[in-house]
Amino acid sequence: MSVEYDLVIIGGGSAGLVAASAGAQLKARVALVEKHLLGGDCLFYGCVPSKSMIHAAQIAYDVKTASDFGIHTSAPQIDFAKALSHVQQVVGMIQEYDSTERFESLGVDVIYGQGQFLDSRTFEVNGRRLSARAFLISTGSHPAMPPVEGLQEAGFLTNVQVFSMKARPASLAVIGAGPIGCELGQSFSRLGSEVTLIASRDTIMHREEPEAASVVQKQFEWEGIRVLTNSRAQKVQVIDGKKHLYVGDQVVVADEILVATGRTPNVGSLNLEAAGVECGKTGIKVDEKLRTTNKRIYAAGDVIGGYQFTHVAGYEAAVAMQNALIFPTKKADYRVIPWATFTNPELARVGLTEQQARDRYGDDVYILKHEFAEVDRALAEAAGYGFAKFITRSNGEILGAHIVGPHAGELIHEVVLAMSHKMKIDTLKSFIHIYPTLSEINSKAALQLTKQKYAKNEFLQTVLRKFFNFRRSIA
Ligand SMILES: Cc1cc2nc3c(=O)[nH]c(=O)nc-3n(C[C@H](O)[C@H](O)[C@H](O)COP(=O)(O)OP(=O)(O)OC[C@H]3O[C@@H](n4cnc5c(N)ncnc54)[C@H](O)[C@@H]3O)c2cc1C
Ligand SMILES: NC(=O)c1ccc[n+]([C@@H]2O[C@H](COP(=O)([O-])OP(=O)(O)OC[C@H]3O[C@@H](n4cnc5c(N)ncnc54)[C@H](O)[C@@H]3O)[C@@H](O)[C@H]2O)c1
Repeated sequence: MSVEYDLVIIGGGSAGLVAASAGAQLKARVALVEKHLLGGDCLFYGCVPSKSMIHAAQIAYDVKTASDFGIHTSAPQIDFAKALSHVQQVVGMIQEYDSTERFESLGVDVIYGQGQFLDSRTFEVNGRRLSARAFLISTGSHPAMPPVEGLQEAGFLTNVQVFSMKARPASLAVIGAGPIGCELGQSFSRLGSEVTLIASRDTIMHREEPEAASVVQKQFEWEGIRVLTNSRAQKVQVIDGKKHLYVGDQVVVADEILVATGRTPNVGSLNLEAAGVECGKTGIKVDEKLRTTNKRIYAAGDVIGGYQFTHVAGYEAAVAMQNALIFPTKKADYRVIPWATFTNPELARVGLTEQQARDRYGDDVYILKHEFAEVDRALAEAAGYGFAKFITRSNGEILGAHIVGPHAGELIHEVVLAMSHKMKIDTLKSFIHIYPTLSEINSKAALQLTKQKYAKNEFLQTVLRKFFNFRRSIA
């Protein structure tokens, strides 16, 4: 039986676009089904608008703190609509690169519509039946809704609405202190909203190294963000036009509520049962080659749960696309997955936390830490807070790295490179870093292993002492 396509991709976001462009360039016949616009959450409601808003908010903060450097201005007048028009401008610029025309020019059949599987080999969209040797599901995720009584009736915002708001809310309650709540909470605060951040655990960003997350939390509190830890929103009531959010025994009164409590996979309309594709609560079930329970159907990106980042979606799409089009031999390798949360200070991570490393390697764990307060460039830029913390074994194997401070999301890549190529921590101090740069923190932290091991090695210290005594005695 012949089929129309080599690969039909459902969902044209971070994962789907990588697979479509690479597949078409390999000369496979590829169709891409998208229900909205090419680009996905990352472009319209995620990474791109949030980072653009963070930039506008950083400028507001810099103006507000300019007098610390002897530059006196009046308090910034914030035109919220204009700040968000910068956000939409950036989205527009990047959208051009993700245009239908570009993908069609690569040879991809772009089909707009929301379809469903009819059986294990056929997907129907707009009444058209698409048959293929393989399918890739890359439909992403949407905001998960917490069980908060009265929330639907009171009304709320998610990452889908915030970037097209026309007016700044005077006050904002943010439910959830993960990366979305933290990045957007700080941005709204810097753009003039009074923000309360509701964190379910004892620190914000609970997946991060606790001492790194606490540096960000201190900065939030110093900037005037109210952080409620170990707290869960339970109920909302609208009283006199204001939203009253009941959080334990406290009541947070706000004009708007932003919900940022995790993600749910977009699978509802796909009729996965007809195709024999199993889906759990966090996403579609896949094996290490990213095949679903139907071996002809692959899945990648947020829809499979796991690491929900654009760079991971792109990586998974490349793995799935190769397996679907060539031979199904490639396994997804999650050994070295970096990420960063773009708060100010930024927090970047790769590999294990200290606790995870100790649970796995017991006493064979070294903690190498260097503060930005001891990095000259950070001091020059008034950013001498935070640290780099590397976790290694005594043989120098790098188990994890956590950087909290200026440009952490850029600085972490030296460690990522070393870990990816199984290089030891010594590699980071084996080459000359430019002075004065923030990157010096990497070589300085790496040097700690040598220093710590030397401090423990009394035999070597005695030998060296005797050696120099001898040299002086015969000089
Ligand atoms: C506020 C926010 C900030 C973020 N910031 C970052 C960041 O800084 N860095 C980072 O790495 N990640 C970030 N992320 C995460 C990142 O956006 C996602 O991990 C990434 O978009 C996942 O890509 P994807 O291809 O799986 O899904 P998406 O990019 O969302 O693409 C899914 C596509 O499928 C389409 N679709 C859905 N259902 C159907 C259907 N039934 N039929 C056809 N098409 C369908 C959708 O319209 C969409 O175009 C952020 C997320 C949010 C919400
Ligand atoms: N810079 C980045 O790379 C970036 C930025 C934003 C989002 N993202 C991606 O998007 C994903 C989703 O982000 P997120 O922040 O929505 O989710 P998250 O799962 O990381 O954090 C949500 C938090 O909300 C808490 N929560 C749940 N119900 C609650 C309640 N009733 N009251 C208070 N807290 C409650 C959860 O315990 C959790 O700590 C992330 O996992 C990440 O992969 C990445």
